[in-house]
Amino acid sequence: MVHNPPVALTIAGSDSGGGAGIQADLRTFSFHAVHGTSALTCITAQNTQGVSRVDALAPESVIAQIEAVVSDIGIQALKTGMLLNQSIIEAVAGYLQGLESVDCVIDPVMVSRTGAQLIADDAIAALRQHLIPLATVLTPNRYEAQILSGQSISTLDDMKAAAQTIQGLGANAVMIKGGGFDGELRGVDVWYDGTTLTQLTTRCIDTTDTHGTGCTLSAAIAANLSLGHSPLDAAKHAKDYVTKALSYSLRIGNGQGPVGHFYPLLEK
Ligand SMILES: Nc1ncnc2c1ncn2[C@@H]1O[C@H](COP(=O)(O)OP(=O)(O)O)[C@@H](O)[C@H]1O
Ligand SMILES: Cc1ncc(COP(=O)(O)O)c(N)n1
Repeated sequence: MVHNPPVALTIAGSDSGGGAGIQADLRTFSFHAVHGTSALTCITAQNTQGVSRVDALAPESVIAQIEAVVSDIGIQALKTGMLLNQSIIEAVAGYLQGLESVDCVIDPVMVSRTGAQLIADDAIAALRQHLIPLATVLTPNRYEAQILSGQSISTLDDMKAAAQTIQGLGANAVMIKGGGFDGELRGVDVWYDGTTLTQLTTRCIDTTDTHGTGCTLSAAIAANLSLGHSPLDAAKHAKDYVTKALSYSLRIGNGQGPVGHFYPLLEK
């Protein structure tokens, strides 16, 4: 039987522990029956306790990987994750500007759940200036949203105000993620696309094994966009996938375990 699946691309870093980064993204694509392709930006030595080393790839190497995929296989959607430094961000943004009809999910990865800084200081300005205007959907967490908006965020109203400020930077839609809150806001996300301001709420999962939630969410949005869903529907489906994966999160390692991407295999 001839099978012609949607194709998605992740432009992100490798997580040796397998919970976040490229490893989380490719697994998420697979569990949406979307063919996953990848362009590595850097290699992290990482486990459930933190990041001990980061090795960057040359910007030319990142672009060559993207070009190899785009020129032959073709993609319907992509996500960016840990882009690490200014030169990689500028090179990627320059390439993406020339791509037509590809939905871009930009996860502005800056700080990991374990508190490790995942991006150089000078890279934040490049991200804001060059990449955010290309976003079909931009997915900052609480801390990234504070940096990008310049506003402190502790309430739902703060999230809504920041979403509007950040959307004004040029993103088509912004989804501020609530995993970094305590109490009832934990797991509540806010969506703003210039017209619709809404909150996306699922049940809160009581676990500390949340490594890879942000990567998984952005990859799942890209997968759902490649399947033809609208941005808001893609975000809703993706949130559902992350919530279920969180409810099957993995108790491995001595720190924060990853979400269980393969829960559909366990549910049967
Ligand atoms: N304990 C939880 N229960 C339910 N949803 C959660 C929980 N923690 C995170 N999420 C959801 O996971 C997604 C990723 O959010 P977040 O963890 O804030 O991102 P990041 O990993 O980038 O910090 C969001 O949809 C968020 O609401
Ligand atoms: C290579 C890499 N990319 C991204 C993250 C962020 O992970 P999270 O999804 O938990 O915010 C990470 N820890 N490592």
